[in-house]
Amino acid sequence: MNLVFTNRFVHDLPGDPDLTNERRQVSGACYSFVAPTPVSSPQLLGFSPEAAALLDLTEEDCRSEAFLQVFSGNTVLPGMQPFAMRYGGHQFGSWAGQLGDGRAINLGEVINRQGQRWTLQLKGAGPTPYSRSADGLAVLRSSLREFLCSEAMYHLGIPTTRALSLIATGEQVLRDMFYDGHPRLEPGAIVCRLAPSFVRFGNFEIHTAHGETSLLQKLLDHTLAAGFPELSEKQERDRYLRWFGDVCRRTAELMVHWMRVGFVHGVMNTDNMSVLGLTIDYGPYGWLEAYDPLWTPNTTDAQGRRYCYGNQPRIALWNLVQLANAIYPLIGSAEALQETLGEYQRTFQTTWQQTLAAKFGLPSAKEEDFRLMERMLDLMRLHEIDMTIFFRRLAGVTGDDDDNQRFCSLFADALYHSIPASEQTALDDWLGAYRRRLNSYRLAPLQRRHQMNRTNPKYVFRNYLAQLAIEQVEQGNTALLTELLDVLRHPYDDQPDRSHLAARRPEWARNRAGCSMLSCSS
Ligand SMILES: Nc1ncnc2c1ncn2[C@@H]1O[C@H](COP(=O)(O)OP(=O)(O)OP(=O)(O)O)[C@@H](O)[C@H]1O
Ligand SMILES: [Mg+2]
Repeated sequence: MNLVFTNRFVHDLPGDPDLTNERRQVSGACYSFVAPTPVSSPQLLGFSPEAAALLDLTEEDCRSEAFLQVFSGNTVLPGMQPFAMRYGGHQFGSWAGQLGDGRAINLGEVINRQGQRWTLQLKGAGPTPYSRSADGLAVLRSSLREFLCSEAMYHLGIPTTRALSLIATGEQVLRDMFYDGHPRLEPGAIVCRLAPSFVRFGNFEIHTAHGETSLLQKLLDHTLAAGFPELSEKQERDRYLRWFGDVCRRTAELMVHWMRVGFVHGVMNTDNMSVLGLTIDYGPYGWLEAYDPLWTPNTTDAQGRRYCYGNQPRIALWNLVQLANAIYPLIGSAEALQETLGEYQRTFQTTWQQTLAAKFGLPSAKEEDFRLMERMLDLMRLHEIDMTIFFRRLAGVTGDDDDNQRFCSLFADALYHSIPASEQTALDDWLGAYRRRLNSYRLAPLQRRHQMNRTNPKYVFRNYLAQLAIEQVEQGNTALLTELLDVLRHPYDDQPDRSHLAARRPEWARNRAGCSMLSCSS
């Protein structure tokens, strides 16, 4: 394995002079050096060939003993400078103080043959100075969910941190999954993640909270130089503000993507928001099945529903306000920040309207079309209609359809409940109105179907599929894990022999842990 390390984060920014691996409050530094904790008997459960290619690694490399030892944290390669980042964050709306990488360890930044740079990070590789009261480890179930979902998101075309490998450590980890006083031992695992940068909103917040303005500026200068060269080179006076505008736009685009595919992150704390607009931290996330704006997969959030599906765009804005507060000392003008925040709303609104129209296969964004679309979303919520299946099936409906199929037979696969006859009329009426709209637009059906199927995936990482794969892997069988990794590579393709993996959630999964509600315990 020939990896070339550049490690700009470490070179550009001050580290913690204390080199001991003891839990502490760190000040005056952006990170602390810390090595991964060796594990007893690592076993490779999966790897992503596409992520490996970003590091110029072949499949053979990924199956090698050296790979296993490096990405389980047992071997530190020459050139690696492992460290944990210092960051803070607002959790569930309140400032939580120092958090930091409590179980993620950055191995270093690699430059590939194309000159692209990727930071390698192990999640679950042992305690760090930021571990607080926890153990620095991760369990197999949460690591498998992170591994598969990261790559699924990438193939859906959604900005995300990537996952290179999933390795069982051979160690047991104690977790009280339901927080009910019944901890049990579970198999441990480590995911190696890749991203151009893992900097979060919370990396900036911690410096401002501690009055470390010169560090704040160093971190922002590094972020600009590393990820936004066009802003950094000219040293323009408004470059920090322009960068913030860019973060606003990227975040808005990310929210549109999540809303488009029905992804619910579950813990949108500011320490889980990437300044590159990447999806980061696959914890108690979930995929919307029956359409419901209030749905949240996170048991910890079941009461307040702060992070439910429909709230995500609003929470992203709230989080951006926290980032604006954090960089205020470098900007000095609340009006300028406020004005720039408008970029978020503008981008979200325009992009979401276009995306919604594309989901319904309607070419324009006329007022009456939006009323029609909103009406369907309302009906979907009322009648528990599977969002993913609905939109795929809708692509087959045409304006001049003379088969006049009724809604409930056409969309039977998407229904979680049978709908009483008295309530079917509203759905049939909607379908009639929709067909008339299509008719009036005279769209070529094949082209429209093709475009809709590029916007509406057939395969998403349904919660119950994740649970089935976890149960299998815990029994030593990686077949479903491998199959899911493969099918999720082409989420927009029909793949008819894989259709069972696009089916709606079976009844047994309705209230089963891991299938509908997820605990934060990971
Ligand atoms: N088992 C653990 N040991 C040590 N620290 C932990 C552990 N679990 C979570 N933390 C820390 O608690 C804070 C909030 O956790 P959260 O669940 O958002 O993140 P995470 O899933 O550990 O990691 P990431 O955001 O890097 O994906 C973070 O600082 C995180 O590092
Ligand atoms: Mg986190």
